[in-house]
Amino acid sequence: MIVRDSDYLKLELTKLFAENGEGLAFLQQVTLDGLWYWDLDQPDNRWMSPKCWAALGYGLDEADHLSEEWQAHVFPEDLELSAANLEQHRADPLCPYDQVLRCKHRNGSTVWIHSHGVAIRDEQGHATRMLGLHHNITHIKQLEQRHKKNLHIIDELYASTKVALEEAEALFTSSPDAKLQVDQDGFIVRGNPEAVHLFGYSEAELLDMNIDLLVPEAYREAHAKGRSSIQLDPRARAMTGASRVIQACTKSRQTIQIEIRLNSLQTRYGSHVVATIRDVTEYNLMVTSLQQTRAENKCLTIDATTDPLTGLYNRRYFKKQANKEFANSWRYNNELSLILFDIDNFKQFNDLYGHVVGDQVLQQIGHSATDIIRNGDTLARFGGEEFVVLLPMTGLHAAQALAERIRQDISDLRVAVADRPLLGVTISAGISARESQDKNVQKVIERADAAMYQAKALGRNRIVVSEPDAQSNSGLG
Ligand SMILES: Nc1nc2c(ncn2[C@@H]2O[C@H](COP(=O)(O)OP(=O)(O)OP(=O)(O)O)[C@@H](O)[C@H]2O)c(=O)[nH]1
Repeated sequence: MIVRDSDYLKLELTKLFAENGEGLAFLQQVTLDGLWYWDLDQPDNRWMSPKCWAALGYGLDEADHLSEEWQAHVFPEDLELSAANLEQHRADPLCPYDQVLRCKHRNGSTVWIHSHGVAIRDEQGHATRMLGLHHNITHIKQLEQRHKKNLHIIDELYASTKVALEEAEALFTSSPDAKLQVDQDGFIVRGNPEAVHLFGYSEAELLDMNIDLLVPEAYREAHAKGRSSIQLDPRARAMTGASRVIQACTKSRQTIQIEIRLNSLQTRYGSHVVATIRDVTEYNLMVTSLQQTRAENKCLTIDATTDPLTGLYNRRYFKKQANKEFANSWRYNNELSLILFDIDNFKQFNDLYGHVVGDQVLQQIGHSATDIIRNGDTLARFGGEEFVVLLPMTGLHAAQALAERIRQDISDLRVAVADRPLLGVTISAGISARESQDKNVQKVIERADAAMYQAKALGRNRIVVSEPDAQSNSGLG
């Protein structure tokens, strides 16, 4: 019989086992985390090497070798699996006993033991003993758990990054504004459909085109310089020229007005800029035309309500205002008075000094009366040389005092005419108030008018009050 080279090793090992336990001691030494030997005929008896107990934090003198004692440290569900695995192995040598058991360490932590065993069988093939090894794989399991956790975190990060990327892409692509991404040399690397629409270049034409080409020639050099300064200071900002609106040119050489917002974007190819561009050409045209319309409307409103000579309200506006105030005084049962005054002998004045001087008198009377009336009163030029003052929440008595002041002030006015002594004029005024039977403001005006003509008849430069029952007059005469 040929003795192979390795056979001597086998013989040596057998000898070691045979001789007073030296082989066993050796085996215990080389097994990493424990060796166990189990009498299957007396299942309570299980010899376990000290390393088996050391893995769970116990010294040899603290632990027995009874199977149930060690098993008490194993998680019940793992113990159940282990028992089933063992039964299979006992019945069929081809099914290995190979089990991972979670055990409770003395300090409360979990210890993972990889238990691997082989049954020793008698001549009939019945398993009588089990010889097995323990391998403490706790650190592997811990790494595995950490790894799983990390994988989970990576999965979550990936998912949220994916969502963020998709959102950013959607924002870029479907933005209602034109968007162009430009590299550090000013070359367009990305453009959205709005940019294609705005500038008239196809996406392919835009890509690799220098952004300076979208700027009118006159500003191109300045734009290129501006780009470099943005690269040096990549803050988000609005891009401005002399004004907020700047000019750009399209493929068809049309100049458009745009507003631009710049955002810097760090990419793996370097620092890029994303320009968000809004075409404000039409908007600006609309704003300009709106401003013009507003200004025109303002002029029209002034024309419609104002007397051009004196700058006072005109008769039309006065009537509107008088109707409103009459309705208010009726509804809230407030007093409402009215003063109507007319320049005395103005025809004569005009004939003597001319219409130009007459016009000056009309203007000065307007200024003078404006200075006297209060906020809320309405002074208007009612006709040629006739003026009217509407006084809401004012009774006849207060209206009379106010009219007296106006009369006095106007009689003190002096108009300078070349080569002539200073000229003065007087007025006659009629005053009335709303009465309970009045259906509209016209009645109040009519009574004031009648009172004013009475003042004229009584000699002018005076005030006549239309009293509800009787009429009285005051002033000089
Ligand atoms: N300068 C000037 N005169 C005007 C204006 N509007 C009306 N008048 C003049 O005012 C005069 C009014 O004359 P009359 O109605 O006869 O009244 P009067 O001469 O003031 O006499 P009494 O009212 O009775 O005191 C006319 O000569 C008008 O031409 C105006 O805008 N400017």
